[in-house]
This record gives sequence, structure tokens and C-alpha cells, in this order.
Amino acid sequence: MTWLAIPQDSPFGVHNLPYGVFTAPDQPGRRRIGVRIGEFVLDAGAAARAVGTPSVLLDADSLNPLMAAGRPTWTAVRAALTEWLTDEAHRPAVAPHLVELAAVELHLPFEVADYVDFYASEHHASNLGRIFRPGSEPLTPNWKHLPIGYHGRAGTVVVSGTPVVRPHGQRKAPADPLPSFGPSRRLDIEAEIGFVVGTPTGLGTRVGLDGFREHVFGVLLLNDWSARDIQAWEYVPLGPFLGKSFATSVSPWVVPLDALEHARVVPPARDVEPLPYLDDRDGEPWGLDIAMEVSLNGQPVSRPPFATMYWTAAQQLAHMTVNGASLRTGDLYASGTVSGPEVETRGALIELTWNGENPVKLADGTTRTFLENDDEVTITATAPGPDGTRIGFGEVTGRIVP
Ligand SMILES: O=C(O)/C=C/C(=O)CC(=O)CC(=O)O
Ligand SMILES: [Ca+2]
Ligand SMILES: [Mg+2]
Repeated sequence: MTWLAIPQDSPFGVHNLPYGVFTAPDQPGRRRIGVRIGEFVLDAGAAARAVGTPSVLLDADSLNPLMAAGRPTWTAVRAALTEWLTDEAHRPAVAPHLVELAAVELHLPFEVADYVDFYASEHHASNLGRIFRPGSEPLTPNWKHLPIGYHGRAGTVVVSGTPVVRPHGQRKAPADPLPSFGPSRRLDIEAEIGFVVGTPTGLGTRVGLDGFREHVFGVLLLNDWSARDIQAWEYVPLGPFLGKSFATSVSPWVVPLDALEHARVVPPARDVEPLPYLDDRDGEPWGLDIAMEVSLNGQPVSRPPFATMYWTAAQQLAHMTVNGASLRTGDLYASGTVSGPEVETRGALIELTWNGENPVKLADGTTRTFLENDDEVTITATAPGPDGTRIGFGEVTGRIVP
């Protein structure tokens, strides 16, 4: 129990303690590491100094130094934060360093090194196969043998709340004789979970399935904005390029992997035997029971269940490094769009509306196939914590501007 007055059922209780980077109104230019507790942000560096254990890792303007320090340090820092917020003896020193969440500005919490996006939902991949490649098998022959992914654009990863400018590009519908240039007419979302790498590796090193805990610092929410008209015309044969590289939004809070211990579940049964480096049947299961919700202009339109993902984040990390590619602190990899088996659990509008054939009805009487200017999309999520608690992820939100 924390000495702080927060509701018993808060998804930001002491079992969570996600990390972010904030500026407070009294010092708008000074970025600091914050830890969310209830509706407060603890200035972690100031609290460490106040209790007499100053830390250069917490007195930083980004999470990168802490992320680079590795698993034993993450465990020790988390234990210290828990002690400061639960032991009444620390209260006088720590309490002055709590800032109201409503008063702070939240920033991108780490410098994104490389950004990779996977394609790990069997339901999403099958739906997109049917829509983009009618007449072919929905899943490509490789899909159940390896977690398919592509390299995205790290420099356009933005924090929640950043406006998303509608991209321009070449658009060509199948019936058009030639491409035209202009703003995307089929702007979409992809509800995903992102994994943040802390501990780096050198070239030529593989991270096996059992290295997941050692290398992954935490987890966040991610929206992979996608211009479907640009994507459909450009993607053969090298994959997504400008249709997805204009913006990728992430939530400001990185939930520590340790906070998700009670969310771990066995992933869905695989009907193809994986090669040994991807075979997780004897090891720790890394399916995660994260319940996501997507809202459009404040109205829930989908509830994607992360537990249904075919490939886990541990398998994705093993695959990403099996060729000896090194990891850098700040590497971000996304799960791929999270879609469950039911219509109302699909994580992208292209699936929810079946390529625009079945528009989504909104409470104001309007309908949507794809996003219009001024539309705002918000993804939230929670996962089970210990003793019946919930672990909150906060939200990733973005509004479309022309
Ligand atoms: O099947 C395709 O050609 C395209 C798939 C996607 O757009 C999905 C993607 O970015 C990966 C994912 O988020 O699942
Ligand atoms: Ca994606
Ligand atoms: Mg993107």
C-alpha cells in the first residue's frame, strides 16, 4: 500500500509505476524523469536526492541512460521507487516531489534508435490478405514460420497528443489507369503494442527467447498511422514505405516489463511447428493479456485483445537478432496491428469497415470509412496486475490535421 491517497482500483497503483519524461509548469525547459502514481507524477531524480541516494540515471532528461543500464539496475530502481512510495518513513522527503499529472507536459520518453513493425495477428494478417490480395491465400506461405516485419522510420515516432498531418503521396485505386498525387483519402490507424529495448548487443550476437527479460525494458501503446491508398500502390515488392513513415504515435508512459508479470499468458496454439530458435513451448510463455480499446472522437469502436497474437514479443526479438543484427538502447519494435476474431475487435479501420464497404456509425449521426480531418483517435489499455489490480497503459491519442 502506498501512503499516497489514490483509489484502491487505480490502474496506476504501486504495482505499475510506469516511466515517462515530463516538464513542470515552474520549469518549462527542464525535462525530468517522472514515474506515474495515481494522478501524480513523481520527479524521480529529485526524490532520489531527497532520500539521500542521488542517481545520475534518474536525474536525466530521457530514459535512455536508465534503459542502457540493464536488468539488475531496472530491478533495483523499481524496488527503490516502491519503497519510497510505500514506506511511511520516506513520506516527508518524497511527497514534496509529487506533481499533479494534469499540470505537466509529457514528452517522448526515450530517443528512438531503430523502429521495426511486425505483423503478428493472424486475424489482421488474414483480413489484410483478403482485402489487398483477393484471389490469393490470405496468409503468405512464410507467415506461420517466421514473424514478418519491416523497418520503419524511427525519426517520425511522436508522443501522444502530437497532431498528425494528413500525408500527401501517390494514390492509385485498382480501377485508376494512372496514379495521382494529393492528400491520402484512406487514412487509417493500427492499434499496436510497442516493446522498448534497453540493454544493447554487439554485432553478431543473437538474443534467444530466454534473453527477452534481459533486453526489453518496457511496453507502451502505439498507433501506426497508415495511408492505405499510398500503401496499396507502393508496397510491392519491398513492403510499406511512405504510407506508414509519416507518423507513428506512442503513449508517454513506458510500463516496466516487471509490472506485466501477472498479465503473462500462453499464446494461441500454433498449427505449424516453429524452428528451434522460435520454439517457445518449453520456455516462459510471453503472450500478454492486454485489453485494448480504440475510440474515434470519444466513441469506442473496437476492443482488440492482445492475448490473441500468434507471435509473441520474445519470438519477435529472437527473430530480429537471429542474423546477428545488433540491438541499440532505444530500439522500438511494434507487435503489428492487434485484431481479434470478431469484427468489433479489429484494430484498423480498413478491417472494421471492410475496405470502406461497411462504414462505422458514430454517435453524432455521421459515419466513417477512413479518417477525416479533425478526427481524433485514442487507444487505451489495461492488463491484470497482482491481487486483482489492473495495470494501466494510459493512452496514445492523435488528431488529424490537413
Ligand atoms: O498485408 C499487407 O500488405 C499489409 C499489412 C499492413 O499494413 C500491416 C502492417 O503494418 C503490419 C501490422 O501492423 O500488422
Ligand atoms: Ca503496423
Ligand atoms: Mg509508422
